[in-house]
Amino acid sequence: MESYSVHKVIGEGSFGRALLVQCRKTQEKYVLKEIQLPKNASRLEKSRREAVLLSTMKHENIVAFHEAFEADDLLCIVMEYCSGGDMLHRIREQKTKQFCIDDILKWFAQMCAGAKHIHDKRILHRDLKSKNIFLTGKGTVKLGDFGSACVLNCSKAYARTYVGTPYYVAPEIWENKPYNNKSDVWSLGCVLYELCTLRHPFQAPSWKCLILKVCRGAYPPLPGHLPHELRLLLKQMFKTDPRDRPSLRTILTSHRASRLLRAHLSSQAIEVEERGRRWNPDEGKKVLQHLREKSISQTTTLEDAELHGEDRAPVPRRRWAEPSETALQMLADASLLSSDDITPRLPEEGRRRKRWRREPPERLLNLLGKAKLSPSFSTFVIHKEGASPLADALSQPPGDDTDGPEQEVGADDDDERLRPRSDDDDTDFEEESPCDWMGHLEEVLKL
Ligand SMILES: Nc1ncnc2c1ncn2[C@@H]1O[C@H](COP(=O)(O)OP(=O)(O)OP(=O)(O)O)[C@@H](O)[C@H]1O
Repeated sequence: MESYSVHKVIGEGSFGRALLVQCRKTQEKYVLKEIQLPKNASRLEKSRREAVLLSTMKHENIVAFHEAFEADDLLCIVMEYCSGGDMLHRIREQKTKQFCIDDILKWFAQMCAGAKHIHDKRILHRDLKSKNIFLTGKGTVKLGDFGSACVLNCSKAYARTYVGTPYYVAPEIWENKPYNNKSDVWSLGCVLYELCTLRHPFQAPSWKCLILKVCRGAYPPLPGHLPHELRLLLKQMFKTDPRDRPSLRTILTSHRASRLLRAHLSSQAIEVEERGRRWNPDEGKKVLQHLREKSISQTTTLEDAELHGEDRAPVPRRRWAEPSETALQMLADASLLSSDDITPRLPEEGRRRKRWRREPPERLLNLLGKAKLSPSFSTFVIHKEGASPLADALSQPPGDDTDGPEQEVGADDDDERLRPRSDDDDTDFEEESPCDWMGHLEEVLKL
């Protein structure tokens, strides 16, 4: 920590603080995220392993990892500072003035390129939203916070991990189906819609209405002056069946909107061909073994945890030894890292297309009816059922007054030209052992 001076606390997330720091040696500014390390040994290992995973993401549209170290009971991740702030803030700054089409296409293309890079590694972001998408001083888009929901498994993060921010959550999640790469595509569709209209696509006066709107894929149409290809793309990104949504690869390479998007991308940003080898479980085991042995070494120096106040006793600090060149190389070669939580993997041959059964999210609506939810949609907080048992949640105002106009587009009422089609790319993947978050909620709520 002594390598950095702290400028200010820039925010507090569900996992800990984010600080703006400056490297004493290079004068470069960074964001340092402090994450409370779990006590449980296996979770601890997961947190470290997944932080190393973040370090393997190298793409011009992803917030760059700088270094990670442990101080006291904190995992500190130092990453690129995006001085342009987050996209939500940028959208709010516009008030009612619409973005020009070039900005929309450029930003959205860059988001897709960053997300495609993640998906190419068979990793799911799971929390794509305008607040997690950043702009550099030069106006380049960077996806941030990816994997952060996976880094920790603390119970506070649990519901959020599996539910996300309600405005951006795909229908399959409300239906307790596994999170998959197309769920990220849905969320990016929500961000695209926000860029085009400065509003959320799915808004409603209550949780119940919101969920039903999402599960019907019903949203107010995009303004007619936007390119037809973009409106078509959004319609397809909001297909209620994830199989009918285009993959990021399709969006950037063979969709009718690809040409518009690619015009705004550098050649490096699009990795058309998946490089590297496919997942090999033995390779993954070796990587993990290697990380366990080499990557995190105990340093003998005693250093001050500067951010925690001057009067605190010096604490031994474990430094991520670079995190071991060999380990990183092995990760890069493996092209996929094993993780129980976040790495969905299906052996190449055995990958089977799965069509999810469509059903109304009755279990969830029933659960919501019995739970008391925070009226805020921005954080998904569930309180234990108490004195007011009934469904405040189902009648609460959402705390956002920008509900769209009455007329809506249903993703499933396309004309012939827009008829749903399955994505041809065999790139679909999902969480392998998805967590039954609804069951967990039922348990917590003693329903
Ligand atoms: N790389 C970055 N560059 C600039 N600002 C950042 C960066 N990463 C995070 N921030 C800002 O720091 C603040 C805290 O971010 P953090 O990701 O810790 O939490 P959050 O996104 O507010 O909440 P949560 O992660 O729980 O959804 C936010 O205002 C965010 O915009």
